[in-house]
Amino acid sequence: MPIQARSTRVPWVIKYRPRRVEDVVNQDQAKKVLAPWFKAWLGGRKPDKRAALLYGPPGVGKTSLVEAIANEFNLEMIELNASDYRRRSDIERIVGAASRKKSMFRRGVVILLDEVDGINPREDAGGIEALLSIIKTTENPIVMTANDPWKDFLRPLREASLLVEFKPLTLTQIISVLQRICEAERIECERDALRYIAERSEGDLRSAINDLQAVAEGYGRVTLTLAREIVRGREKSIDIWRTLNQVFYKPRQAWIARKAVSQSEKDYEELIGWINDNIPRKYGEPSDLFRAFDALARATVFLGRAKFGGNWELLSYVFDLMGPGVAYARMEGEVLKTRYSYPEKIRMMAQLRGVRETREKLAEVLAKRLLTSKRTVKTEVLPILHYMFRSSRDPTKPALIALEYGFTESMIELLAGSRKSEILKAVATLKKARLSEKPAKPSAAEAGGEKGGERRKARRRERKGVGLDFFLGEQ
Ligand SMILES: Nc1ncnc2c1ncn2[C@@H]1O[C@H](COP(=O)(O)OP(=O)(O)OP(=O)(O)O)[C@@H](O)[C@H]1O
Repeated sequence: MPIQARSTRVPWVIKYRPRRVEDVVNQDQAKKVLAPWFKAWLGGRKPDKRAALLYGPPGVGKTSLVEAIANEFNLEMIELNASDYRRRSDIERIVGAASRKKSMFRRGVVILLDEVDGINPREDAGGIEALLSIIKTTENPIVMTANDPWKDFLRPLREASLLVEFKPLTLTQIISVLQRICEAERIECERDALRYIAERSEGDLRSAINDLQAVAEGYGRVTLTLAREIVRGREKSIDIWRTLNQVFYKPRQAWIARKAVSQSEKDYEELIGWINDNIPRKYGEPSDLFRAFDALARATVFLGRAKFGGNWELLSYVFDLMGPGVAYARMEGEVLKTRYSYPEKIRMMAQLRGVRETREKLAEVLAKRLLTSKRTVKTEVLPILHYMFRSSRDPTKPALIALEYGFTESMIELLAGSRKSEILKAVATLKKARLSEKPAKPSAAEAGGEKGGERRKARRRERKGVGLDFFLGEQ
């Protein structure tokens, strides 16, 4: 029978939130970078970068440090979560107003925007631009937090901000925080149970404290058996940032690196891309590089075999090689301080997404009109059109095709490249000419004669759209 909790109902993560900067465990480097930035604001000198982007895995003290600073420096904190400032209009209205606000009773104002990586660049179009323009003119420091600051759409924000990295907490640090809470709550806690909870948290102090409270409140004491029962099974997918940290910063136990890759939020192929592109950014010693790439190459081979041979048991080797294999490849050198980079392949794919979509639509339009498959259009028709649009001396000819088939501007751009504007101009001229054209009455010959039949056919063809054969004949 669970014993009733003796603690208050306040979540311990709130109850034991750091009040002062020194209470924030571990993040010395972040404190070192942030302190002069805040001091510059308080001294009336606005720093070059008026925003700071605090990034790192969840539950490591990003928000807590800002709160502690605000507390110590007597600043009014305006905290907004991504869900409050999703849309451009919200950002302009809410964040814009906060950026000009003067505090009545405190020394100043600090704006905290949580989870900027939660903004959806598609759904919340214009949000980032709005934020950037506020950052340029803000009268108050803007601090943003993100778990994954390397998302492509965040690049302008990264460039406009002071970047502050937060690290996962170590096992010992987490255990000692849990121990202190147990003492403050006067709860009997087994050391092994605390270690178990800390290990499962993977550096996330928030989740460790929550787990501790769940066990303690349910049973009034924290034993290893109870902790196992309650905490186990709460597996969560690991964000890419944490995965990379747990691989490149060589965890003490190999299983951590293995779990970091096997439970990564990214699929295995994408993860290989991430690790591949970041090995040379994190490892400097040639022999470390060699071992790491060797392990990753072997992981790729096993993944290929697993996928194409359907032998999924081989995934086990993939995880071993990708995780501990790369982690323990670093035997000679230190981890480099270079920042992680987005994999080149994924960046290219993202950039090309628009092009791929336009190509699909173009193939669809033509397939319908030419009564053929999209595949045939892609392999046989588009290369010809591509050539025509780029090399035809007279822009009217491709313009005629574009007009007849109703190509959009992006389709014309895809086909014409740098000649886009020339062809668009020709399309506009053709449209105008057509509008001003008076429909002529058909003559008797046109209506019934042999020649008339030809003309009629030509007209019909014109109405339906210019056939490619027609165009080819003109070339
Ligand atoms: N470095 C730390 N020192 C002391 N307490 C911490 C630290 N990190 C986390 N905590 C505890 O965990 C809770 C959550 O931390 P916080 O909100 O600062 O995490 P975060 O890094 O901002 O996470 P997220 O990215 O999910 O917003 C805090 O209330 C505090 O109790």
